[in-house]
Amino acid sequence: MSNLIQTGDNADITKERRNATFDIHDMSLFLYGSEEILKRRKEMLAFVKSKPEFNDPIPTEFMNREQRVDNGARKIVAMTDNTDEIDAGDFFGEGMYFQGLIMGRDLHPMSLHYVMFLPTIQGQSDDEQLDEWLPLTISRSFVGTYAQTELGHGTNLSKLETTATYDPKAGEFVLHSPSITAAKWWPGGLGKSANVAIVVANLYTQGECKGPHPFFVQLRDYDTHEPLKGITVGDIGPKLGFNTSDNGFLLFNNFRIPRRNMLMRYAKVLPDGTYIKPQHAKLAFGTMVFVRSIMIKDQSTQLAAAACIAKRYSAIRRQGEIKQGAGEVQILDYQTQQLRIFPVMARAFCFMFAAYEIRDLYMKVTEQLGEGNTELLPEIHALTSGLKSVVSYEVALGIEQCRMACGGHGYSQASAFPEIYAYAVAGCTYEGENIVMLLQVARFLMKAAEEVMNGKAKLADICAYLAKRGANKSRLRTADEYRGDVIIEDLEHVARNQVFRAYDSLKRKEKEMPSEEAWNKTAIELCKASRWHVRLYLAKNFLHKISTAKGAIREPLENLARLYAFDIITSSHGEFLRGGFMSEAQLDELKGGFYTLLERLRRNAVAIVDSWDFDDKELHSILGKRDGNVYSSLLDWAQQSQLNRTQVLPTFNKYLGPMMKEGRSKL
Ligand SMILES: CCCCCCCC/C=C\CCCCCCCCCCCCCCCC(=O)SCCNC(=O)CCNC(=O)[C@H](O)C(C)(C)COP(=O)(O)OP(=O)(O)OC[C@H]1O[C@@H](n2cnc3c(N)ncnc32)[C@H](O)[C@@H]1OP(=O)(O)O
Ligand SMILES: Cc1cc2nc3c(=O)[nH]c(=O)nc-3n(C[C@H](O)[C@H](O)[C@H](O)COP(=O)(O)OP(=O)(O)OC[C@H]3O[C@@H](n4cnc5c(N)ncnc54)[C@H](O)[C@@H]3O)c2cc1C
Repeated sequence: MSNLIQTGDNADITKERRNATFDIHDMSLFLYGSEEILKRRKEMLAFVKSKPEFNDPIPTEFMNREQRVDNGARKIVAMTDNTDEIDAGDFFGEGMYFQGLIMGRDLHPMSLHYVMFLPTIQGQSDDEQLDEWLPLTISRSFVGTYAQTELGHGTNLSKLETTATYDPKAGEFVLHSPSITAAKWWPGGLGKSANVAIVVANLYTQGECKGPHPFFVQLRDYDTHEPLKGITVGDIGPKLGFNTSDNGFLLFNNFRIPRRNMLMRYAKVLPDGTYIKPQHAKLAFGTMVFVRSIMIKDQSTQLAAAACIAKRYSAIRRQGEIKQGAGEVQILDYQTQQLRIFPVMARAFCFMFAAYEIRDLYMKVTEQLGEGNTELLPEIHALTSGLKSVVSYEVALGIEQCRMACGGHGYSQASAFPEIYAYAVAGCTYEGENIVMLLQVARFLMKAAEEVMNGKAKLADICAYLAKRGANKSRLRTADEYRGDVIIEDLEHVARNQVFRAYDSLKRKEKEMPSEEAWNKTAIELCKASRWHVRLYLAKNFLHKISTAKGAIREPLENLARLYAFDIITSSHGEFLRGGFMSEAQLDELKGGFYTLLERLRRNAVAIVDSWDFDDKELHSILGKRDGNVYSSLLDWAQQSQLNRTQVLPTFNKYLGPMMKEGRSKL
């Protein structure tokens, strides 16, 4: 319990750690899953700290764009020179941690190479192509990206304008961008770093369009790095975040590639132009499903980092008095502060546990696909789409809430909140805009509802609640007894009602107008149904997971899981009051229970975030420093500002000085 306490630490934060009721190592173990994982984290951290080449010459916040891109390229080469440190079998577990320690919260020139190009090569190439491209990808013989989105189209893949037209005489595809809006736009690393790409283009063969397919395309000369003839490529400029990444644009002018550059594990084009269909129409979208699944862990880690910073800072910050004359209190003692931060922490745990589940399901689906079984594809598509949307949205709101909870210092880049927010909020957009992804979940739910209505419900486990006949009154008696199954029953009730309300509304409208129009006019209710479905999944998984905890960590975990559920219910209470399912008295009881949970969590507030095992190097936040010595560090940090290199800036002599002189001379 005392392993985070060191001499010289801030007294308030030390007191917090001493007061904890559990050993943070036990909690870390529960969170990360095994001693081996914790040990490996320590080893990787020690390794990264031992290598000066992984350090930034100045804090990245003080760098301009060119310096960031340069520093990012330097570090990613140094990092990938040292990948022996990562267990290749746990690439996206250890890989994510290792990368975070070195690269920080940013993309870099090779992000897309690892996150999408490599998985696409692995997942979409046939054996012969794999033999050719995989070693080159792993050995970093080229730098790849994933170029799908266009200036005019991102979400609606069927309307991508880039064409790949097969020419059987030459045995080649001709890639072409027929308009400005056909320009590929956004791909990470495309602007200046990548020399190859997986390009997603609409395939034409024998005069017919066969929809979007992936192609391996060389973009630049391997030696000179100049763009090849027929290729126009460049950087799209600065963004809200991710400014170490050169997201790019790309246009093709009748650019030819060999037939075998189409990735042919699933769909194929034979030399004469005959098209062989894949087993499932959406297998080519597999890399997106993969990234949506790994995003959940990344997003929950960002949220936990935000909560960690906010809690540690709230433990050392003293402002105002609760009892007149008793001295200024730690701001963590204010109930309103607890309301802002504790539910965020609860969500971080909840999302992390969901990330483990989705990783396991993804692995199962991959195994089945290898055996030619596509049965689970709709389920994993719906689940990853839904989790990606709900989690990234909640994460963005939670980070912002933590930032505001830290007052003025939260607005400084020294807090790391701007960086965390800019990094995480992108997840609401990339890999499928969130609303569009929720509507994908709704398609899945409407099919399930239809099956229930037709009485032939053979539903996926995650929708089994739709076929249940639940009670029409909540069994909630006292907040203290409101746990596990009773909470789940109530969430199921609300989710089921919303799914069927959306279903009924859709069916009614379909009688009056074409089904696509009816869909659009029901879209708000459909998205609501998807959100409740996902929240239910998250809560069930959270409550189930914590029921396996043993010893002193059990109580704080139960408090967190119940806080998560109470928060959902009290902040959407209208849904629970509907039709008299809950009474106002029950709701008041629940609100009281929510406040009690905040009080109970107060004592362990700092220990709970400590258990995420963030080192200062990873957290990269002055406000969130482990030792709590925030004020002296803030002063040190500010002194590194470029503006402090000289006492008098040229702007004084150019503008402000003459202005003031003139002002004085007129008096
Ligand atoms: C060895 C060296 C070691 C080096 C070490 C390196 C270490 C580094 C390691 C690790 C680092 C890891 C860090 C991880 C950090 C986490 C991630 C952070 C980084 C992120 C980087 C950013 C990347 C961003 C990239 C992109 O954004 S790429 C572009 C993404 N674009 C989209 O997502 C587009 C969204 N649109 C769509 O998906 C589709 O168009 C649509 C909306 C789904 C609609 O499709 P369509 O029109 O075709 O279909 P519908 O008509 O709507 O539906 C028809 C039916 O098909 C079903 N469907 C649709 N999609 C799928 C699918 N994917 N799977 C299955 N089924 C699908 C749909 O449901 C319909 O079914 P039906 O039954 O109802 O008919
Ligand atoms: C940081 C970042 C990195 C990226 N990296 C890559 C990359 O490496 N490679 C790549 O190919 N792409 C990349 N992208 C692009 C990204 O995948 C797309 O921006 C994303 O898929 C959303 O598509 P869009 O921009 O076309 O949004 P749009 O679809 O135009 O969305 C705009 C609005 O329209 C709404 N809308 C659209 N369609 C519907 C519908 N059917 N029903 C209801 N509402 C709808 C959306 O909800 C949203 O509110 C990146 C984007 C970002 C921000």
